Amino acid sequence: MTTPTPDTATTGTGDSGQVAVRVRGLIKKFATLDATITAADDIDLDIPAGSITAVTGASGSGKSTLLHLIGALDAPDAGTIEVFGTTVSQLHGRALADYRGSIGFVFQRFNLLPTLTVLDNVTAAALPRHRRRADTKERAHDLLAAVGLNGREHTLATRLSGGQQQRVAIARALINEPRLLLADEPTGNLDSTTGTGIVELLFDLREQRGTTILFATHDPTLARRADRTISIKDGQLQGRE
Ligand SMILES: Nc1ncnc2c1ncn2[C@@H]1O[C@H](COP(=O)(O)OP(=O)(O)OP(=O)(O)O)[C@@H](O)[C@H]1O
Repeated sequence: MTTPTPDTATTGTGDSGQVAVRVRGLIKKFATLDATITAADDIDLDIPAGSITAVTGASGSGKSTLLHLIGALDAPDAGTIEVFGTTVSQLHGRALADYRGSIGFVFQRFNLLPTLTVLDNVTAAALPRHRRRADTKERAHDLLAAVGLNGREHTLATRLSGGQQQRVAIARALINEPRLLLADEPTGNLDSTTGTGIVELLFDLREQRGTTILFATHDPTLARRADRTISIKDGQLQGRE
């Protein structure tokens, strides 16, 4: 069997050719009552630091699985994932919790705390070591301004529109200053104009902060805006478009 060539394309916007995420031989299977599904099927992948990558594929192809494995929300059956040089699959206990906290995660359903204000939703996500910092509130204000929510800090999060709630979720994901932001269909619950605005916001954030961003999307128009697109079919990487 030949070893598949990892997807190693670099972009004009990567910070210095550094690899942010290196995936090798990644396998994840789910056993159901009547079958075993291979949701990640021997995936090899390199994501350049500072790039924005769209992950596309039909429903059930394995996009969420890949993001969850990279974010250590789930564990692989085989293979390795390195994120900025840390081998994620070897982390346990405190180190694993710290790693999860160091990654920004944005979900399709914004998952905001409904009884908290916009500002409190963002500060509540700060890791203890960040929360102790006197500037946590100030950083939350700055992030909310960066996502276009200046003046809405004291509104209850659920009073906002879907697009605004997703902006809060993005600010929340950035409070611990992650170098990697994983976004699982961040525009899935939004109309196409609002969804385009969210992707433009991701570009602005990358410009300002150099954050490496990986987002899953069903929408080919949004995917084309990314620096690069990877496509998954039945858990297998189809190559870069
Ligand atoms: N916890 C689980 N238990 C059983 N099967 C699962 C589980 N999570 C995912 N799967 C299966 O793994 C496959 C890949 O699912 P995944 O959610 O990664 O796909 P996706 O491309 O993100 O789909 P969608 O676009 O619909 O969100 C699917 O067949 C799914 O049913």
